[in-house]
Amino acid sequence: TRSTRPQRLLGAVRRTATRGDPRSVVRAIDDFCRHTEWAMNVGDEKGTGCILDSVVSEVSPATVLELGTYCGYSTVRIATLLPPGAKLITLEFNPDFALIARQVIAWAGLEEKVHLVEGSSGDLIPLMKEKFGVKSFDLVFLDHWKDRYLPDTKLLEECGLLQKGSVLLADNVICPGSPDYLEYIRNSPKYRSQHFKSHLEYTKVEDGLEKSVFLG
Ligand SMILES: Oc1cc(-c2ccc(F)cc2)cc2cncnc12
Ligand SMILES: [Mg+2]
Repeated sequence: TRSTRPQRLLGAVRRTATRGDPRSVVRAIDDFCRHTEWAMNVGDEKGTGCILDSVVSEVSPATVLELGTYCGYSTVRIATLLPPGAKLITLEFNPDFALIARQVIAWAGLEEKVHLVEGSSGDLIPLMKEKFGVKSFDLVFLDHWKDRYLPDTKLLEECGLLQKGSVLLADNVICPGSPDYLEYIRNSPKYRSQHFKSHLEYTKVEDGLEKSVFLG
């Protein structure tokens, strides 16, 4: 039977990236998606130049939550920039994506820094403290279903998983878009938000990331 897009993306990583070299894994995925087959990775424009990399470096988080692993592209991007001892927990609902992402993360040699958990964010976020020993997250990267951005943000608040200074970074707030999330986060006195215009990965379509600092 025909392979899936994530399987073809993993094949490109195995063929062209060096084991244990996360930057070569990121480059292999970007090249594959730009020249062979588009895939919904945050990409090199929203990744490198502007925002994801600079926010991670600026926050230098000890604990990161990523919502939506897909093939592990942003997982590898973020984990590469983490200080020693830092942990990244990434949640993926789709078991086929999770299986590919585990192999991409392993190829990059980042298994020690990354804990991939399969399941729905709505079910897993309330378990973060008791099951994963997380006190709070310094950085949350929202990159999953757009209609889960707002409920999951409220859940993080209710579960006491955000502290003063915690940063939420949301992908795709323009395309596909998450209007209810933007409305809430930009008008809530609990957050200070900033929008970074960019483009949908590997295209000229308008998109952007929203960075919001939790004020406690
Ligand atoms: O970065 C993303 C992009 C798109 C997407 C797909 C199709 C299209 F036409 C436009 C945009 C979907 C996503 C779902 N989850 C996480 N990230 C995503
Ligand atoms: Mg995205």
